[in-house]
Amino acid sequence: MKLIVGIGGMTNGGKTTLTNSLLRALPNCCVIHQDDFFKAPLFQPQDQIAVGEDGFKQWDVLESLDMEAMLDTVQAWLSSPRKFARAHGVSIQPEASDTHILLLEGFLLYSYKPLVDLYSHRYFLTVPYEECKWRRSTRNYTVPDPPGLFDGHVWPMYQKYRQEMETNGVEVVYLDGTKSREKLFREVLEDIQNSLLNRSQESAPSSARPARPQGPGRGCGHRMARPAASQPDTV
Ligand SMILES: Nc1ncnc2c1ncn2[C@@H]1O[C@H](COP(=O)(O)OP(=O)(O)O)[C@@H](O)[C@H]1O
Ligand SMILES: O=C(O)c1ccc[n+]([C@@H]2O[C@H](COP(=O)([O-])O)[C@@H](O)[C@H]2O)c1
Ligand SMILES: [Mg+2]
Repeated sequence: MKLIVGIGGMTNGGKTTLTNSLLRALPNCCVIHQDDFFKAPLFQPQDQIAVGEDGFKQWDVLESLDMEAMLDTVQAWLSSPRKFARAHGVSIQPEASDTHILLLEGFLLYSYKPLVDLYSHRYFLTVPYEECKWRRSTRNYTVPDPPGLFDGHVWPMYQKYRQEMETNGVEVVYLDGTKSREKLFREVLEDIQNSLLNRSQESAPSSARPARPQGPGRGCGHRMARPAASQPDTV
């Protein structure tokens, strides 16, 4: 069984933090970070990143990322998750050797069409504007933010891509990034574990399947819904 889990959402929503915790907890789990596909890798000229009408280098647009290369990496995992795991130093757990999980983590995961339908789960972390701006001001990126980047480029691009995602009807599970790290981790871990359990029961012979419990789903899977206007994160 192969599961591709997207940990997406806004910059500084807590994606990398949550992903790192999940990576340690889930069996046979590999990760691909979208940030590794910026077209201006560390120590190379940055001239592939255009300067926009807003006067800023356009880091927060899809074109600044080599999404074809990211897709190729996902395809490599899909064609042989064992080989991929081995190449990335992930050892296969014998008791779960048929389960393979790939975490995709990044701020524009659901805006690149060839990837959108590959996810088994699409999570989307958000925090309010002020919290996002404050967290961002404490970060040290490989290329430091010039003054005014957050309000002039980062936030408007976040709003634009999120709006597009909603207009295109991409279904995501929103996560409140102001919850504690531990709470978010438990919530998502339980959700993924439940779907692993459901899938393994579905693939088992019917005589071996335990009866399904009645009532609404547990974890956060039941909140899978079309993005709604009830998710304000502006001030
Ligand atoms: N649940 C949380 N509560 C408070 N702060 C958090 C939480 N998750 C992450 N952070 C902090 O917020 C900042 C951004 O987290 P990070 O995981 O790097 O976000 P992202 O990858 O979405 O940009 C870091 O300083 C991190 O320690
Ligand atoms: O990683 C880099 O090389 C890099 C260089 C310049 C900018 N970034 C910023 O990285 C942000 C996405 O990463 P994150 O972890 O904040 O979601 C995005 O908002 C970019 O502005 C990242
Ligand atoms: Mg990150």
